[in-house]
Amino acid sequence: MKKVLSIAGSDCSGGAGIQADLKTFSAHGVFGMSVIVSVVAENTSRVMDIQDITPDMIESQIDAVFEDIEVDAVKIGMLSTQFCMEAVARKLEQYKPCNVVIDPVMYAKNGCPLMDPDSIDTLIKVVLPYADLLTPNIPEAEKISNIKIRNTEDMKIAAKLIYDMGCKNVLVKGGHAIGDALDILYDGKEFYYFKTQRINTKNTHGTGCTFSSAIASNLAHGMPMSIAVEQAKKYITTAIEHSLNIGKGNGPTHHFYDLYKNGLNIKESKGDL
Ligand SMILES: Nc1ncnc2c1ncn2[C@@H]1O[C@H](COP(=O)(O)OP(=O)(O)O)[C@@H](O)[C@H]1O
Ligand SMILES: Cc1ncc(COP(=O)(O)OP(=O)(O)O)c(N)n1
Repeated sequence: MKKVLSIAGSDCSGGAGIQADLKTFSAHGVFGMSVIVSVVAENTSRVMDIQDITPDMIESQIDAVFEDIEVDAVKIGMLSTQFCMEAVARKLEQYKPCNVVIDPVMYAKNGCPLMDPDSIDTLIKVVLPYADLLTPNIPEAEKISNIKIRNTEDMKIAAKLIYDMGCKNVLVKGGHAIGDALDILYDGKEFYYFKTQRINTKNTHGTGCTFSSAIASNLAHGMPMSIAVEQAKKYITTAIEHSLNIGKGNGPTHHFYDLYKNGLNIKESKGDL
């Protein structure tokens, strides 16, 4: 069985963060593991409090996983401070895992900051170079590339600028745009376009976490990058279509194994299940 590690924050309401990642891993038939970087008291409407785990404890959790278990992919989500980022980067340097998908989480859907804005330079210089894939949404891509994104052409310019900062692939996600839900992958040579109709729902809590975890799972199964993204796009679209009207704010996406098995051709994966 393929084994995938999430290094991220905990969302006690279960829609985003580590909880969304582990549900996505299970739905993809991979064994999920988690290193908690921050505990977030949040729900579908708001973030109430954040408690960061100490850098030493983050490093110990990563050591505990890697000294014992072979890891086929790593998904990295919320890294709230420069100190969390440096701790994770030290361990990425030490263990050199393959298939590292980094979702540069900055804000929750309700606008609450999940990353100290002063850490952006550390994110770019210290963490980003470890990404086999970086998956910014439009506001995150604007912050990292330092340009305003108004249209598809701007998404491509931002992807190129971010690629030049040192990651191997960039996926600029269009969930925050208007019109079709278009995501653009850039691998340094070509652009790949992944487009679906926008689903008319407020229940999109955890879409970015789910999407990046689905990509990491597919990479662990042995899919090439563009296929891993294409299949994950089908997964997130179905998960949004079946999203749940839980809570008073933005409800969560829905994960279940049959959805993946029936909706996607898992045999395309070169890896074992
Ligand atoms: N209403 C929607 N309909 C269809 N796809 C969506 C919708 N909202 C987001 N997506 C898709 O969900 C994925 C996550 O994107 P996004 O919501 O931008 O990430 P984040 O949660 O990091 O802000 C992308 O594939 C995006 O295109
Ligand atoms: C603990 C935690 N991590 C990440 C997020 C952000 O999740 P994301 O999927 O990017 O989007 P929203 O859930 O904010 O819509 C989070 N909220 N909590």
